[in-house]
Amino acid sequence: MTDASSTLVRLSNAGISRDGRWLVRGVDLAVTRGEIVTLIGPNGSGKSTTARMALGIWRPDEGHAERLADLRVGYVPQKIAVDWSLPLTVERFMRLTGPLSAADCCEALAGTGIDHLARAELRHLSGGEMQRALLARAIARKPDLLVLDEPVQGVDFNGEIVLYDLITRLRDRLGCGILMISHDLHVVMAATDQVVCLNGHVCCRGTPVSVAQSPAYRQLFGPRAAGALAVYEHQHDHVHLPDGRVRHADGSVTDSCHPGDGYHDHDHGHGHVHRLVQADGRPARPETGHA
Ligand SMILES: Nc1ncnc2c1ncn2[C@@H]1O[C@H](COP(=O)(O)OP(=O)(O)OP(=O)(O)O)[C@@H](O)[C@H]1O
Repeated sequence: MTDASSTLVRLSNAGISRDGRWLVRGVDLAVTRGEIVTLIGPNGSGKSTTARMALGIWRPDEGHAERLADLRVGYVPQKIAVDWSLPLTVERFMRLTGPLSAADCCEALAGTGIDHLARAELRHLSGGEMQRALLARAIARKPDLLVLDEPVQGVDFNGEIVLYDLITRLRDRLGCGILMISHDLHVVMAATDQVVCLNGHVCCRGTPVSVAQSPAYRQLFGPRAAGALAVYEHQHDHVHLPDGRVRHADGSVTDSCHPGDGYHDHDHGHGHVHRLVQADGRPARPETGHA
Protein backbone atom coordinates (compact mmCIF):
# COMPACT_ATOMS: atom_id res chain seq x y z
CA MET A 1 0.00 0.00 0.00
CA THR A 2 1.43 3.38 -0.97
CA ASP A 3 -1.34 5.48 0.47
CA ALA A 4 -0.31 9.14 0.59
CA SER A 5 -2.61 9.53 3.59
CA SER A 6 -1.50 8.11 6.88
CA THR A 7 -3.27 4.74 6.59
CA LEU A 8 -1.00 2.05 8.03
CA VAL A 9 -3.14 -1.03 7.56
CA ARG A 10 -6.45 -1.66 5.90
CA LEU A 11 -8.67 -4.77 5.94
CA SER A 12 -11.35 -4.90 3.25
CA ASN A 13 -14.12 -7.48 3.55
CA ALA A 14 -11.46 -9.74 5.06
CA GLY A 15 -12.19 -13.22 6.39
CA ILE A 16 -10.42 -16.33 7.62
CA SER A 17 -11.74 -19.83 7.14
CA ARG A 18 -10.35 -22.94 8.86
CA ASP A 19 -11.60 -26.51 8.60
CA GLY A 20 -14.62 -25.39 6.57
CA ARG A 21 -15.66 -22.75 9.13
CA TRP A 22 -15.42 -18.98 8.95
CA LEU A 23 -13.63 -17.78 12.08
CA VAL A 24 -14.37 -14.20 11.09
CA ARG A 25 -15.50 -12.60 7.87
CA GLY A 26 -16.52 -9.33 6.28
CA VAL A 27 -14.05 -7.27 8.33
CA ASP A 28 -13.50 -3.71 7.12
CA LEU A 29 -11.18 -1.55 9.16
CA ALA A 30 -8.29 0.83 8.78
CA VAL A 31 -5.76 2.16 11.26
CA THR A 32 -4.13 5.49 10.50
CA ARG A 33 -1.08 7.07 12.10
CA GLY A 34 -1.91 8.59 15.48
CA GLU A 35 -5.19 6.69 15.80
CA ILE A 36 -6.29 4.07 18.35
CA VAL A 37 -8.72 1.48 17.02
CA THR A 38 -10.12 -0.98 19.55
CA LEU A 39 -11.60 -4.37 18.73
CA ILE A 40 -14.09 -5.60 21.29
CA GLY A 41 -16.26 -8.69 21.34
CA PRO A 42 -16.90 -11.84 23.34
CA ASN A 43 -14.55 -14.82 23.56
CA GLY A 44 -14.00 -16.47 20.21
CA SER A 45 -15.49 -13.55 18.27
CA GLY A 46 -12.46 -13.25 16.00
CA LYS A 47 -10.46 -10.41 17.57
CA SER A 48 -7.09 -12.18 17.56
CA THR A 49 -7.83 -13.63 14.12
CA THR A 50 -8.47 -10.09 12.85
CA ALA A 51 -5.24 -8.92 14.46
CA ARG A 52 -3.35 -11.74 12.72
CA MET A 53 -4.72 -10.54 9.39
CA ALA A 54 -3.69 -6.96 10.17
CA LEU A 55 -0.21 -8.13 11.17
CA GLY A 56 0.16 -10.27 8.06
CA ILE A 57 0.56 -13.48 10.08
CA TRP A 58 -2.55 -14.87 8.38
CA ARG A 59 -3.54 -14.05 4.82
CA PRO A 60 -7.28 -13.47 4.38
CA ASP A 61 -9.12 -16.32 2.65
CA GLU A 62 -11.48 -13.72 1.23
CA GLY A 63 -11.11 -9.97 0.94
CA HIS A 64 -7.82 -8.10 1.32
CA ALA A 65 -5.28 -6.96 3.87
CA GLU A 66 -3.02 -4.10 2.84
CA ARG A 67 -0.15 -2.66 4.81
CA LEU A 68 1.99 0.38 4.18
CA ALA A 69 5.26 -0.60 2.47
CA ASP A 70 8.04 -1.27 5.02
CA LEU A 71 5.59 -0.93 7.88
CA ARG A 72 7.33 -1.45 11.23
CA VAL A 73 5.07 -3.30 13.63
CA GLY A 74 5.27 -3.81 17.39
CA TYR A 75 3.13 -6.61 18.78
CA VAL A 76 2.00 -7.50 22.28
CA PRO A 77 0.50 -10.97 21.86
CA GLN A 78 -2.21 -12.36 24.10
CA LYS A 79 0.09 -15.18 25.20
CA ILE A 80 3.85 -15.52 25.10
CA ALA A 81 5.75 -18.78 24.92
CA VAL A 82 8.49 -18.57 27.53
CA ASP A 83 10.02 -21.40 29.52
CA TRP A 84 9.39 -20.00 32.99
CA SER A 85 11.81 -22.48 34.59
CA LEU A 86 14.75 -20.72 32.90
CA PRO A 87 16.15 -17.49 34.30
CA LEU A 88 15.46 -14.61 31.94
CA THR A 89 16.03 -10.96 32.77
CA VAL A 90 13.84 -8.20 31.38
CA GLU A 91 16.86 -6.83 29.48
CA ARG A 92 17.51 -10.18 27.83
CA PHE A 93 13.82 -10.63 27.05
CA MET A 94 13.91 -7.32 25.17
CA ARG A 95 16.58 -8.78 22.86
CA LEU A 96 15.06 -12.23 22.29
CA THR A 97 13.43 -11.19 19.03
CA GLY A 98 16.47 -9.39 17.60
CA PRO A 99 19.40 -7.11 18.32
CA LEU A 100 18.71 -3.92 20.21
CA SER A 101 21.17 -1.24 21.30
CA ALA A 102 21.58 -0.57 25.02
CA ALA A 103 20.31 2.98 24.46
CA ASP A 104 17.14 1.81 22.67
CA CYS A 105 16.55 -0.84 25.33
CA CYS A 106 16.88 1.73 28.15
CA GLU A 107 14.68 4.23 26.33
CA ALA A 108 11.90 1.67 25.80
CA LEU A 109 12.01 0.48 29.42
CA ALA A 110 11.97 4.09 30.64
CA GLY A 111 9.10 4.80 28.26
CA THR A 112 6.95 2.22 30.03
CA GLY A 113 8.26 3.14 33.49
CA ILE A 114 10.22 -0.01 34.28
CA ASP A 115 13.85 1.01 33.66
CA HIS A 116 14.55 0.09 37.27
CA LEU A 117 13.56 -3.51 36.46
CA ALA A 118 16.03 -4.07 33.59
CA ARG A 119 17.89 -6.75 35.54
CA ALA A 120 14.86 -8.25 37.25
CA GLU A 121 13.77 -11.80 36.44
CA LEU A 122 10.83 -11.81 34.07
CA ARG A 123 9.11 -14.56 36.10
CA HIS A 124 9.15 -12.37 39.21
CA LEU A 125 7.32 -9.43 37.63
CA SER A 126 3.83 -8.51 38.76
CA GLY A 127 0.99 -8.61 36.22
CA GLY A 128 1.23 -4.87 35.55
CA GLU A 129 5.03 -4.94 35.30
CA MET A 130 4.84 -7.85 32.86
CA GLN A 131 2.45 -5.93 30.60
CA ARG A 132 4.85 -2.96 30.72
CA ALA A 133 7.75 -5.25 29.78
CA LEU A 134 5.74 -6.56 26.81
CA LEU A 135 4.88 -3.01 25.79
CA ALA A 136 8.53 -1.95 26.13
CA ARG A 137 9.59 -4.78 23.83
CA ALA A 138 6.91 -3.78 21.32
CA ILE A 139 7.95 -0.10 21.21
CA ALA A 140 11.72 -0.66 21.34
CA ARG A 141 12.11 -0.68 17.55
CA LYS A 142 9.96 2.42 17.12
CA PRO A 143 7.04 0.87 15.28
CA ASP A 144 4.61 2.65 12.97
CA LEU A 145 1.84 0.32 14.13
CA LEU A 146 1.37 -1.21 17.58
CA VAL A 147 -0.91 -4.22 17.85
CA LEU A 148 -1.89 -4.90 21.46
CA ASP A 149 -3.82 -8.09 22.18
CA GLU A 150 -5.39 -7.57 25.59
CA PRO A 151 -2.68 -5.28 26.94
CA VAL A 152 -4.22 -4.95 30.41
CA GLN A 153 -4.68 -8.61 31.26
CA GLY A 154 -3.72 -9.51 34.83
CA VAL A 155 -4.00 -5.89 35.91
CA ASP A 156 -6.50 -4.51 38.43
CA PHE A 157 -8.96 -1.79 37.44
CA ASN A 158 -6.93 1.17 38.65
CA GLY A 159 -3.85 -0.35 37.04
CA GLU A 160 -5.81 -0.67 33.80
CA ILE A 161 -6.55 3.04 33.74
CA VAL A 162 -2.88 3.84 34.30
CA LEU A 163 -1.92 1.46 31.48
CA TYR A 164 -4.46 2.96 29.06
CA ASP A 165 -3.06 6.33 29.93
CA LEU A 166 0.43 5.05 29.17
CA ILE A 167 -0.70 3.56 25.85
CA THR A 168 -2.24 6.90 24.85
CA ARG A 169 0.96 8.73 25.77
CA LEU A 170 3.05 6.21 23.79
CA ARG A 171 0.82 6.85 20.79
CA ASP A 172 1.35 10.60 21.20
CA ARG A 173 5.10 10.26 21.64
CA LEU A 174 5.75 7.71 18.88
CA GLY A 175 3.07 9.04 16.53
CA CYS A 176 2.16 5.43 15.74
CA GLY A 177 -1.24 3.91 15.08
CA ILE A 178 -2.60 1.38 17.56
CA LEU A 179 -4.85 -1.61 17.00
CA MET A 180 -5.95 -2.72 20.45
CA ILE A 181 -7.91 -5.83 21.32
CA SER A 182 -10.08 -6.63 24.27
CA HIS A 183 -13.05 -8.73 25.18
CA ASP A 184 -13.28 -6.54 28.17
CA LEU A 185 -15.41 -3.46 28.30
CA HIS A 186 -12.89 -1.32 30.13
CA VAL A 187 -10.70 -0.93 27.12
CA VAL A 188 -13.54 0.78 25.28
CA MET A 189 -13.36 3.44 27.89
CA ALA A 190 -9.78 4.34 27.16
CA ALA A 191 -8.99 7.14 24.78
CA THR A 192 -10.05 5.10 21.79
CA ASP A 193 -10.79 6.86 18.53
CA GLN A 194 -12.76 4.05 16.99
CA VAL A 195 -14.39 0.91 18.37
CA VAL A 196 -15.10 -2.10 16.18
CA CYS A 197 -17.37 -4.70 17.77
CA LEU A 198 -16.84 -8.23 16.44
CA ASN A 199 -18.87 -11.37 16.77
CA GLY A 200 -17.63 -13.46 13.88
CA HIS A 201 -18.28 -10.38 11.74
CA VAL A 202 -18.39 -6.64 12.38
CA CYS A 203 -21.51 -6.15 14.50
CA CYS A 204 -21.11 -2.41 14.73
CA ARG A 205 -18.54 0.35 15.03
CA GLY A 206 -18.28 3.90 16.20
CA THR A 207 -16.50 6.45 18.32
CA PRO A 208 -16.81 6.38 22.10
CA VAL A 209 -19.34 9.17 22.39
CA SER A 210 -19.20 10.92 25.68
CA VAL A 211 -17.35 11.24 28.92
CA ALA A 212 -18.90 9.46 31.85
CA GLN A 213 -20.03 12.28 34.13
CA SER A 214 -22.10 10.52 36.75
CA PRO A 215 -21.19 11.40 40.36
CA ALA A 216 -21.18 7.69 41.31
CA TYR A 217 -18.66 7.01 38.60
CA ARG A 218 -16.40 9.85 39.68
CA GLN A 219 -16.70 8.75 43.26
CA LEU A 220 -15.83 5.17 42.41
CA PHE A 221 -12.89 5.77 40.13
CA GLY A 222 -11.84 9.35 40.85
CA PRO A 223 -12.05 12.46 38.67
CA ARG A 224 -9.04 11.45 36.60
CA ALA A 225 -10.66 8.14 35.70
CA ALA A 226 -13.92 9.84 34.77
CA GLY A 227 -11.97 12.15 32.48
CA ALA A 228 -10.47 9.17 30.68
CA LEU A 229 -13.72 7.23 30.28
CA ALA A 230 -16.37 7.37 27.63
CA VAL A 231 -19.69 5.74 26.87
CA TYR A 232 -20.05 3.66 23.77
CA GLU A 233 -23.51 2.88 22.49
CA HIS A 234 -24.14 0.47 19.72
CA GLN A 235 -27.04 -1.19 17.99
CA HIS A 236 -27.62 -4.74 16.89
CA ASP A 237 -30.22 -5.73 14.35
CA HIS A 238 -29.82 -9.45 15.06
CA VAL A 239 -29.48 -11.92 17.93
CA HIS A 240 -26.75 -14.56 18.31
CA LEU A 241 -28.38 -17.81 19.40
CA PRO A 242 -26.62 -20.17 21.85
CA ASP A 243 -25.98 -22.74 19.07
CA GLY A 244 -24.04 -20.17 17.04
CA ARG A 245 -26.85 -19.43 14.56
CA VAL A 246 -28.18 -15.95 14.05
CA ARG A 247 -31.77 -14.70 14.21
CA HIS A 248 -32.22 -11.61 12.03
CA ALA A 249 -34.55 -8.66 12.50
CA ASP A 250 -37.11 -10.24 10.16
CA GLY A 251 -37.24 -13.41 12.31
CA SER A 252 -35.32 -15.65 9.90
CA VAL A 253 -32.44 -17.79 11.21
CA THR A 254 -29.16 -18.45 9.39
CA ASP A 255 -25.95 -20.30 10.27
CA SER A 256 -23.86 -17.15 10.42
CA CYS A 257 -24.01 -13.54 9.45
CA HIS A 258 -21.77 -11.13 7.62
CA PRO A 259 -22.24 -7.78 5.91
CA GLY A 260 -22.91 -9.15 2.45
CA ASP A 261 -25.64 -11.61 3.43
CA GLY A 262 -28.48 -9.23 2.65
CA TYR A 263 -29.62 -9.00 6.26
CA HIS A 264 -27.60 -5.99 7.37
CA ASP A 265 -28.20 -2.30 7.21
CA HIS A 266 -24.91 -0.54 6.85
CA ASP A 267 -25.86 1.99 9.47
CA HIS A 268 -27.62 -0.49 11.78
CA GLY A 269 -30.43 2.00 11.83
CA HIS A 270 -32.73 -0.11 13.97
CA GLY A 271 -32.55 -2.80 16.60
CA HIS A 272 -31.52 -2.73 20.21
CA VAL A 273 -29.32 -0.07 21.70
CA HIS A 274 -26.57 -1.56 23.83
CA ARG A 275 -25.08 0.78 26.38
CA LEU A 276 -21.71 -0.40 27.58
CA VAL A 277 -21.93 1.61 30.77
CA GLN A 278 -24.43 0.85 33.49
CA ALA A 279 -27.03 3.42 34.46
CA ASP A 280 -25.06 4.36 37.56
CA GLY A 281 -21.99 4.94 35.47
CA ARG A 282 -20.17 1.74 36.44
CA PRO A 283 -18.64 -0.30 33.62
CA ALA A 284 -20.90 -3.08 32.39
CA ARG A 285 -20.30 -6.20 30.35
CA PRO A 286 -21.35 -5.59 26.76
CA GLU A 287 -24.68 -7.15 25.88
CA THR A 288 -24.13 -8.96 22.63
CA GLY A 289 -27.71 -9.88 22.05
CA HIS A 290 -27.15 -13.51 22.99
CA ALA A 291 -30.48 -15.12 23.70
N1 LIG B 1 -5.79 -22.04 14.00
C1 LIG B 1 -7.11 -22.18 14.19
N2 LIG B 1 -7.79 -23.17 13.60
C2 LIG B 1 -9.13 -23.33 13.76
N3 LIG B 1 -9.88 -22.49 14.52
C3 LIG B 1 -9.25 -21.48 15.12
C4 LIG B 1 -7.85 -21.25 14.99
N4 LIG B 1 -7.53 -20.16 15.71
C5 LIG B 1 -8.68 -19.71 16.26
N5 LIG B 1 -9.71 -20.49 15.92
C6 LIG B 1 -11.13 -20.30 16.28
O1 LIG B 1 -11.52 -19.05 15.72
C7 LIG B 1 -12.45 -18.40 16.54
C8 LIG B 1 -11.97 -16.98 16.80
O2 LIG B 1 -10.80 -17.05 17.60
P1 LIG B 1 -10.04 -15.74 18.09
O3 LIG B 1 -8.84 -16.19 18.85
O4 LIG B 1 -9.83 -14.84 16.93
O5 LIG B 1 -11.12 -15.09 19.04
P2 LIG B 1 -10.98 -13.90 20.10
O6 LIG B 1 -12.12 -12.97 19.84
O7 LIG B 1 -9.61 -13.31 20.03
O8 LIG B 1 -11.23 -14.68 21.44
P3 LIG B 1 -10.72 -14.44 22.96
O9 LIG B 1 -11.43 -13.24 23.46
O10 LIG B 1 -11.18 -15.68 23.64
O11 LIG B 1 -9.23 -14.29 22.92
C9 LIG B 1 -12.58 -19.26 17.79
O12 LIG B 1 -13.76 -20.02 17.67
C10 LIG B 1 -11.36 -20.15 17.75
O13 LIG B 1 -11.60 -21.40 18.36
